[in-house]
Amino acid sequence: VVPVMQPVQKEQKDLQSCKSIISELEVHEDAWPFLLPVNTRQFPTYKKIIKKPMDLSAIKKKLDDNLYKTREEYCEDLRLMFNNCETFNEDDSPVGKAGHNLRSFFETKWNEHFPP
Ligand SMILES: Cc1ncccc1N[C@@H](C)c1ccc2c(c1)OCCCO2
Repeated sequence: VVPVMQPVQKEQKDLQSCKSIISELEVHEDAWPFLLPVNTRQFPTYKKIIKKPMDLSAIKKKLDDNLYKTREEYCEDLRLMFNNCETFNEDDSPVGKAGHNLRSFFETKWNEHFPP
């Protein structure tokens, strides 16, 4: 009989996986554009174009502050970050390419931890 995990253990496992994944993203060579919030003095149009800014430090803090109710909410914030990148940056720009590479790395890790 396949043991059914209690909801508490399932959430703990999910939290461990989400922490593990973001730790791997943070040290990825293509993470550099995403480590901190985009500096809106450096990019004055950013706040107007991107309605919901998101970056790895913000996601890590939400994770540590237990602000994600589900792994899906966490995944949504990562996809928001990558979509913001595609909105603001050309695909063939250094930041655009880093975004595509890091997104691909994330989605692979996501499927490893949570097979569809
Ligand atoms: C993810 C993202 N999207 C849109 C704009 C910026 C960013 N990331 C920031 C951290 C960044 C990326 C490239 C940069 C940069 C800063 O410093 C100014 C010099 C050029 O290089």
